[in-house]
Amino acid sequence: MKIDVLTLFPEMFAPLDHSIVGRARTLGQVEMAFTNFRDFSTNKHHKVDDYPYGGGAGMLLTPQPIFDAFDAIDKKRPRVIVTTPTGRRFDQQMAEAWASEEHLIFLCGHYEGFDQRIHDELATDEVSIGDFVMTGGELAAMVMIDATVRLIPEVLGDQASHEDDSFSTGLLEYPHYTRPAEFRGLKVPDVLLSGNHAKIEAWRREQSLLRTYRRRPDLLERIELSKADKKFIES
Ligand SMILES: O[C@H]1NC=Nc2ccccc21
Repeated sequence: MKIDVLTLFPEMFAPLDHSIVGRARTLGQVEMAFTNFRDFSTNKHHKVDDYPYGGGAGMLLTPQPIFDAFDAIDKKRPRVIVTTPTGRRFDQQMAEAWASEEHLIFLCGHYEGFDQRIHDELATDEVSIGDFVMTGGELAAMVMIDATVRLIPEVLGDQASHEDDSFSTGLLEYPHYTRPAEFRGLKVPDVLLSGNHAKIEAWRREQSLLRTYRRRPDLLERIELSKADKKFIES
């Protein structure tokens, strides 16, 4: 997969040089390139923003630098994602869809956002990471890139590590424990030490249901619950 990022702050993406995304880039499982669209401004002061028509606070990113930077990218039928508070909410299903794409281009907004012609002509997707407003789209793009790249089949390797992900089952993930079996008097639930895989699986499903019921009941409305699930929740 190739990921292009158009941004005024390429240096903000340093975190993606590390850990799992960094290793995927080193191994060539994903290729990333960063374009500072200020470099494409034809304005003598390299301006990239201007006052909004119709008045109002703040500045808008002008179309010329972004369109020219976009034109300069060697495109392979890309999905073009504009990060914006006015977008659809990013979720695991989007990450899963994007993970099988050949080419992603992220357009990161700043100031008060983009001139609408950038949205209308260049974007295939307008996506937000939540109902809050940040100073710009770079952190949002990094969040989306991280969640997407980890789903590229060869990146994490152990396929099972996706199957129990929160949200991939539609529920929040169950609690996890590792050695020691007791730490400062805090014990690992006996069922996890029992070696009885059927009981362990049942316990994990119940814990996922319980955690989801308590923290994100909205998610329960979206999935098909078995009779056993419903019985447990109502108990
Ligand atoms: O992804 C969005 N979520 C919240 N705030 C934002 C601010 C600028 C760009 C993008 C976003």
